[in-house]
Amino acid sequence: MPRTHILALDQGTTSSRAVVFDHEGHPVAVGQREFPQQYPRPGWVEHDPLAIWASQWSTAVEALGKADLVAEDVAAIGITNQRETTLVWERDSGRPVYPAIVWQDRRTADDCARLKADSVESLFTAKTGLRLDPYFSGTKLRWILDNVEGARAKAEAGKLMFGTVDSWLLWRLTGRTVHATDATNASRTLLYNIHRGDWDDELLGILGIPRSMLPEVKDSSGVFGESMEGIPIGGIAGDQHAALFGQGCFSPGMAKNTYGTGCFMLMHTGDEAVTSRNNLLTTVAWQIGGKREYALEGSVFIGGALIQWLRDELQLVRSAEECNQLAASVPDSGGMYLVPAFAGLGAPYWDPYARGAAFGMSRGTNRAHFCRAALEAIAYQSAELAECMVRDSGIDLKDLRVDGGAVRSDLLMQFQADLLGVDVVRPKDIESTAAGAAFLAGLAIGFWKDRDEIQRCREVERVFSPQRPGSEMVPLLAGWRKAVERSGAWES
Ligand SMILES: Nc1ncnc2c1ncn2[C@@H]1O[C@H](COP(=O)(O)OP(=O)(O)O)[C@@H](O)[C@H]1O
Ligand SMILES: O=P(O)(O)OC[C@H](O)CO
Repeated sequence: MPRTHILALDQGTTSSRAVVFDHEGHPVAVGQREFPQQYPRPGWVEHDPLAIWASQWSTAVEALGKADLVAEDVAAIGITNQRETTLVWERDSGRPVYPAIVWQDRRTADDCARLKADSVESLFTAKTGLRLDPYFSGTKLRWILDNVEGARAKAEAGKLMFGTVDSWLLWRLTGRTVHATDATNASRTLLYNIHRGDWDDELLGILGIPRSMLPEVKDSSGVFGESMEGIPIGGIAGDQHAALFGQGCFSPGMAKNTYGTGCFMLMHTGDEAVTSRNNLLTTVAWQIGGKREYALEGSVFIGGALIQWLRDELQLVRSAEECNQLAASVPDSGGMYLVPAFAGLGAPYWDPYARGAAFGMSRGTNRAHFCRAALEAIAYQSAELAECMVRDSGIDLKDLRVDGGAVRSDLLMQFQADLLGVDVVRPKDIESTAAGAAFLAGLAIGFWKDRDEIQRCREVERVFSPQRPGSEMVPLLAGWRKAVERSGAWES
């Protein structure tokens, strides 16, 4: 019997998902399970590695069950994951030595500040494309080695393994035999030289990380090993890179933006690792056949989460849909701007001391204006990322491909197109991340022939074309910048 489907495992920050895809690239069944978030101290965020594994495994069983398939129907598994989250476990027993330290965790802020004071940031940036920020894995891994009793000695004796979430899942799926990762996940660690394509001994030396605990870095599309059920694991990529692939952004200048809790915009820059002059990150788009392609990335920490804040904290609306209805009931925000710098600002400002603020309110400002200003804030933040990308790459954006939960908002999508002055393209299947992982895995085993065949699997649901002249948008953007400036450097 031919194997007819690909199983994508999408291990996200708040939930694990499994999606079964058919040969046309259609998602035929989904399993999803949330798992607990642990906040042991302010600014700390942890996950239980075993809960990650258990939830991911059960969603795979659920999705296959819903699709009425068994393991023998699955041609390959693709893994995609929340990135940067750091795990360390014992080589022999498989026991994690500490909970997973999640990408949002800020505990290593002082460590990063000390490294900056030692003037090594430019070295890290030149080699890794990243900044010295607690966001990335390197200082989290050092924290575990320095703070978990006995960890450093065990690591130096070769008894511990480090991995991002993909490595952890791969190691478990393969019956604890394969310790590997792909180049996209490696490129988020602060330890990987994105130009040479290898762990960097100089950076490992600065952070005091023994090389023996690092996974082998492989292609994003290629067979990593077999699951215990005999299914090849054919692809691995960090979730934003998988979404770029799933959106078919295969050539320089093509870009996608994922509107989830935060917003993550990536632009493919081809074989060239473009160094940003506008505070974006340089990252590996994917590595296939030993060849790395690169992307520029901008991350906005609060995107759709702003709508959740209106709903849960302010209780202005009961649902995201109601937020959209209210926003659409007014012609504009009435001059109001909402800057969601709840956790500081990400790219291009990187201001950890900015805080949330509302500006431009008058006696007539009502909750509809709040809703509209919130949706517009998501678009303003994304528009600024796009502008930086165009300046860095020297390539004009042709269109913007979008995915993630908040793209359901037509108002947001239209405002985004008006701000950018290019089409915003919403696909039928907004699960681009899982699709990307499935495509990478399917390519590796010949389930799909090439990228052209994958491109044909993409179906557009709606294109939002700019409707307002640029001259109308320029003063609005200027107002946004003024608001951001005034919310900056609030905490000290
Ligand atoms: N109709 C909508 N309008 C605006 N935002 C929405 C809408 N529906 C969902 N969202 C937002 O989308 C986000 C969830 O998207 P999702 O891609 O599932 O996020 P993540 O993968 O980061 O958990 C939430 O922050 C939610 O507020
Ligand atoms: O799990 P998500 O979708 O919130 O994505 C998290 C990103 O990979 C963090 O860099």
